[in-house]
Amino acid sequence: MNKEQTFTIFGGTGDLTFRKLIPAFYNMAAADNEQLNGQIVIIGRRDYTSEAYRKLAGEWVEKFARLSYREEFYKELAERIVYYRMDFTDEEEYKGLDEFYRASGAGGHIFYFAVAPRFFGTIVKGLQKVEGAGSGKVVIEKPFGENLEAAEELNIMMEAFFQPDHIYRIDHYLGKEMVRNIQTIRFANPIFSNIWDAEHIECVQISALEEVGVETRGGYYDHSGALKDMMQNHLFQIITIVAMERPQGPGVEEMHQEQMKVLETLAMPDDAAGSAVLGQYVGYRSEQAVAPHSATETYAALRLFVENDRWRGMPFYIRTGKKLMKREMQVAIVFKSSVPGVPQNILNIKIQPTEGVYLQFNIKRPGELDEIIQAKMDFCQSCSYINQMNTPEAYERLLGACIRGERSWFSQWDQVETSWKYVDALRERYVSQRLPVYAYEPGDTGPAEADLMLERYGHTWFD
Ligand SMILES: NC(=O)C1=CN([C@@H]2O[C@H](COP(=O)(O)OP(=O)(O)OC[C@H]3O[C@@H](n4cnc5c(N)ncnc54)[C@H](OP(=O)(O)O)[C@@H]3O)[C@@H](O)[C@H]2O)C=CC1
Ligand SMILES: O=C1O[C@H](COP(=O)(O)O)[C@@H](O)[C@H](O)[C@H]1O
Repeated sequence: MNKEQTFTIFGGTGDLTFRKLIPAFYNMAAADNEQLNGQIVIIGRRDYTSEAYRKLAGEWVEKFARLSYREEFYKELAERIVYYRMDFTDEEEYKGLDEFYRASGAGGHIFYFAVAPRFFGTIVKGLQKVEGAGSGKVVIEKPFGENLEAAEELNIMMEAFFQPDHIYRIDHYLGKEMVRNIQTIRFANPIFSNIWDAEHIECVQISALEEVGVETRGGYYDHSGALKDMMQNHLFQIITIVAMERPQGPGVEEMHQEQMKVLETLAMPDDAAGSAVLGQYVGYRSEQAVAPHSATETYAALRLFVENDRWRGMPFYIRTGKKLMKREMQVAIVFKSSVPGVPQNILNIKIQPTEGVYLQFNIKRPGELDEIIQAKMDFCQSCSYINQMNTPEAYERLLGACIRGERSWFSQWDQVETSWKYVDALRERYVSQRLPVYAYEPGDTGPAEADLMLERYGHTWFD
């Protein structure tokens, strides 16, 4: 075991750790990826022994890992996992953590904050009692802070303790294969790049739909809601990648500059009623750790405009929600009809669960009738076993990048700050205009008002 690397997860008994992080560690071990080879310290307040935790973690690997479970690979990973019980809100307990690290010869720290954002600052404060912590790296989950003010405070605090280039603000959507593919599909194909603007496109629709509800995560989610949990980070990253100008160079810094320009030109609607719909699924208030009168939204749909020469006047529709009819994430580019009445061409970039590209266009019906029908070309990238084997999951990719010290596909502070400004202001308008959080039935497409928001402008959600 590499004594120069100690990976510590705060929130080691949470949903993120068991559904994504531990399976990613396993995939890295099974793919013979040597980068993560030190001790893994799991911090939780539940009463587990390391042995009991390893057994549990093995079950999560069997259930959620991309690569199939093999005892010999898991054993190699499990031997490096140690469970450390503590309440991370109690500052006194960090002395014990410090002693534990000293006794186990821990070094080369990477801390992972897999906890609700209200705890980020508390943990940074506690870590000041741990020798060598400040020279380590830290991976911090989204949302970075709970609002603009909290995010600014947190950023100052973090940059005072950790070296700024050791802070990795993770947004796992930036590690998804098809999110990375958006640029290639757009810029490497003149058939798309030449008509990628408001003159040729009717609307862009970005959907991140989930079938699951909040499950065991009510304690985190009820303080968050869809706007903070998904929009401010994942969906704003995607909208900026779709809308940005071609970066001036191949580096991610150049791409980041272009993304920032989009964020800065996102227009704030005067009338929140015509531009935002928030919803809550029926039954949410009875979920574990959710307030009985909670007004937290589990669904959000927005109609946004990018105020620049390329996009002026063309709506971007984005939506996300829990307990919907299916799990599906996609970016649909709906082109304008060439002639009124002729169906639109649609390019659909499928991000998950299937990864691929779908293109809908018009052809003549075979035979003597001069009638137009639609041809649907559907390329499934993830249907190939080789592609599946060669495509790392988002967390595998980003954890590897952090260990190698590559910060490029992580969120930058100015992006986080600008997104918060927008989301905070939008929520304020929604609340001050006394707009309701509409109820929707589990398994439905979301509140009917979200459909009406598009219908008013002659559009429908692309499914
Ligand atoms: N779940 C997901 O799919 C994703 C989550 N994220 C982000 O990850 C973060 C965590 O989310 P998630 O895992 O879903 O949340 P959970 O509520 O499932 O997990 C929170 C974790 O924090 C622990 N915890 C809370 N208070 C304390 C305490 N005082 N001392 C010790 N441990 C404590 C909980 O321990 P206990 O088990 O004892 O309650 C639990 O392990 C959030 O910022 C979220 O945005 C990001 C991407 C995906
Ligand atoms: O960040 C989050 O993402 C998950 C969805 O992730 P995916 O990779 O399965 O699309 C979401 O369930 C969670 O609420 C949110 O915190």
